[in-house]
Amino acid sequence: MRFEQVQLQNFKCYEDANLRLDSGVTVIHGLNGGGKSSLLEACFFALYGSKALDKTLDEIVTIGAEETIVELQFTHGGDDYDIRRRIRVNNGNARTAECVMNGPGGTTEGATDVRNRVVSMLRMDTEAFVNCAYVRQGEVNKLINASPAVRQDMLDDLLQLGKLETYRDRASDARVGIGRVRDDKQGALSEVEEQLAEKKDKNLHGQRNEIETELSDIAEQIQRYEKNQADAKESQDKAVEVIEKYEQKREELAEVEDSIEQLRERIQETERKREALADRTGECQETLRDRRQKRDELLESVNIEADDDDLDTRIEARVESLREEIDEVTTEIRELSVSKTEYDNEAERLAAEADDLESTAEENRKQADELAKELTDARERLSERREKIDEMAADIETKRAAFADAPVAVGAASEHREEVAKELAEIGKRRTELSADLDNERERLSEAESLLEAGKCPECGQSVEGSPHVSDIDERRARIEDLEAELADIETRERDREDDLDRIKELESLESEIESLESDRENLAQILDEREANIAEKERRIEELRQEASEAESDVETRREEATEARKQAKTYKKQIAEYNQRQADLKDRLDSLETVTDVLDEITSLTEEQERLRDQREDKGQMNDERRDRLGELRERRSDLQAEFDEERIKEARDQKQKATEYLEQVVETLADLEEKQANLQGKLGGIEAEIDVMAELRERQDELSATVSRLGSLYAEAEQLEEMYRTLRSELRQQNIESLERMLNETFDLIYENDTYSRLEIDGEYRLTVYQKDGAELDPEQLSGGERALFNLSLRCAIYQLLAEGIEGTAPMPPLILDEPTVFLDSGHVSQLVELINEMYSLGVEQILVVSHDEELVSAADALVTVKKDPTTNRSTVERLKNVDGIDEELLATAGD
Ligand SMILES: Nc1ncnc2c1ncn2[C@@H]1O[C@H](COP(=O)(O)OP(=O)(O)OP(=O)(O)O)[C@@H](O)[C@H]1O
Ligand SMILES: [Zn+2]
Repeated sequence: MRFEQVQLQNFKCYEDANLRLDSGVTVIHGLNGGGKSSLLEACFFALYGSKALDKTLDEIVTIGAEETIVELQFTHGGDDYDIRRRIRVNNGNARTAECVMNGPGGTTEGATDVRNRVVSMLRMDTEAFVNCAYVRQGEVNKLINASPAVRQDMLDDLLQLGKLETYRDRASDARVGIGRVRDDKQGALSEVEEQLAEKKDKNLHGQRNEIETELSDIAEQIQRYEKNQADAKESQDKAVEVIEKYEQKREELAEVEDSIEQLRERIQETERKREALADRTGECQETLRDRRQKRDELLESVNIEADDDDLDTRIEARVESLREEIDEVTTEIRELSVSKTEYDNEAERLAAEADDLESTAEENRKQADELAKELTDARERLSERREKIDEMAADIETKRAAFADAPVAVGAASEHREEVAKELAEIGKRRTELSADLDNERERLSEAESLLEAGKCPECGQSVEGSPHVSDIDERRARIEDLEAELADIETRERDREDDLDRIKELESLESEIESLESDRENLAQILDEREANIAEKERRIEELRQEASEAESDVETRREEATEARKQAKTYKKQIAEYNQRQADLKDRLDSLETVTDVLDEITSLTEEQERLRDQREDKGQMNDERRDRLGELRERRSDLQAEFDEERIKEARDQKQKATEYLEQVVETLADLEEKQANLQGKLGGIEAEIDVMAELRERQDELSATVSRLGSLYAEAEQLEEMYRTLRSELRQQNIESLERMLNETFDLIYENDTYSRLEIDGEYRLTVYQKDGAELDPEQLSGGERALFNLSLRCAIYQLLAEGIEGTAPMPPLILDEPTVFLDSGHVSQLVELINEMYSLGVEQILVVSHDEELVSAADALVTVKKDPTTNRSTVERLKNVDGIDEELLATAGD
């Protein structure tokens, strides 16, 4: 097998890397942390997926990236294969999004299926690969440290001895299975045998015969009792028949006696009713006599012959004529009443009229008197008013006279007062001006006089001498005098005017008094005129009222006379009405009598009818009783017949017979029940025994079958045992062969690379335990070796395994690339040369491809190809570079490499 090419995207420190690999030895080198181990891991991961990782999938995804792709192309047995895995990170979880393997066998998809295909192709699982082909950094001793059992499993698997173990296991499983079935069957067989023995002990057939004899005995007894039972039943039935007949007769006799009693009672009852009917007939007779007498009396009172001949018709005619007469009288009374009422009303009306007229006259006179009195008062008040008007006129004249010597006429005072007031205001203003001027002049003068007294000019304050202003003082004094004169004059005028104003104000008030007096006088005069007209009207009215009163008084007389006349008429009618009423009452009495007669006649008829009916009823009942008496006779005869038929002796006999039979029947039922119970019990037992006999037969059959099966299973078990043993021997034989070869090869290889001769030989025993022997014969555990020795031992062991694989397996040996990550760590330089030799040896053994991570110069120079890994310190991303020609290796590059 050979890796051809590995391509990485976002795998750990690689962003995008592509490395082609050749056969032969490839050394990968570079600085620490550059990504060398990661390259090898990528190849391992491509083959085995997540199983190849120590941790989880996300450790391989470049930090911060979403997706990692790893692709590996390789050849195996001359065919090309490739595997592609794509890992996606989602929400911090990485999972395989794609996993495809292509090759001659077709395409396989899915992580599990791809891994299974790789495992079966390489005949190595992850663990085996790590143990055999891939020596991871620091794990050089893994194989030595593993326990012998693990080592054994691994080596057996590699050499395909595992299969034999599987076959042996299967044979063992089959043997155990068969053994279990055989034991089960054996158990079942013993159980059946036990049951059979038990059954035999019971003597089932003897028991069956005994029960059968007993059963036939019981059947005979039952038959006998049943016959006796039938006889007893018959005798009981007969007795019962006799008793029933006797009972029937007794019942009939009781019924007959009952009927006789009832019939007698009914006859008596009916007789009582007949007597009552006879009594009632007598009563009717009495009443009839009474009613006939009454009828005769009434007829006599209305003068009708008591002759039966068409009495009804005659009475009817009389009633008719009486009714007519009553109607006539009633009409007459009604008419008379109407007339009477009319006169009564007339009289009343007239009297009322007379009263009305009388009161009207009285009222009128009273009103006239009152008016006359009012009139006197009014006249008096009128003359008083006239005097008042005269007084007013005189007053007005007096007031007008005051204007005679006044400056204004009546009515002009207001206007004049305004003129005077205006003049007075102007005078006032002038006076104020004058007195202000005067004060002014006087002040100037006194100022000038005091300046002059001080010898200074009063005008300019200069020295008096030669001042042009001194002469002015005199002028000023003259002007003051003028002003004083004018002021006195104007003050006099002002006083006069003020007096005028006072007088005019007085006139003004007089003027308004005159005005109001005149209007009062006019009003009063008008009122008086109206009053006078009123007085005339009243006088006329009084005259009228008195006239009307005397007219009414004369009418009153006439009305009273007429009323008396009307009352007289009404009285006459009343008398006539009384007469008619009397007549009407007489007629009604007669009509009543006639109606009573009709009633009495009806009564007589109904009484006669009733009498007849009563007689009929009485007769019917008599006849009915006659019939009943006949029936009574018959019943009495039947009674004596029945009484004669009874035979007490016979009945007693029948009763005894019945009792005996009944007692016997009760007994026999019990006996029979006992017998039947016994019978049922025995039959149950018999059934049980027969069932057991059947079971016994079945058990015998089963016993035969089971013993046949058990012996067959026994021989099968022996065969399986043999098979298992065969696989075991085969494997241990084969393993022994392998171990021998492996031990030989290990010794050869170890001798080759370990130049020291401290150790005589290495040993691998049947359980793959490893032992190292020193020259002096002492034994050592490989773990006790030094670090370097252990590394060499381990490499030798791996090499030996590879050799064994190459020789020992038919067909295509898996031979995966040998991958060594830092194998030189524990080796001194001499041994590195031996390692190189070992690698060459491996190559010649058929390991096509060897990948080594190392810094060792010797190893580098022995390489067929060199791969340089570099990491960009700024991006932390690594790149790989493959140098085709090892001879051209840059010396400087080698110098910087150092781990
Ligand atoms: N998921 C990841 N994303 C990015 N970088 C990673 C991731 N996992 C590991 N690395 C880095 O990848 C680098 C490669 O480590 P690796 O073990 O391959 O280096 P090396 O060359 O074998 O070193 P040494 O010579 O010390 O063994 C390390 O520096 C590590 O920090
Ligand atoms: Zn490393």
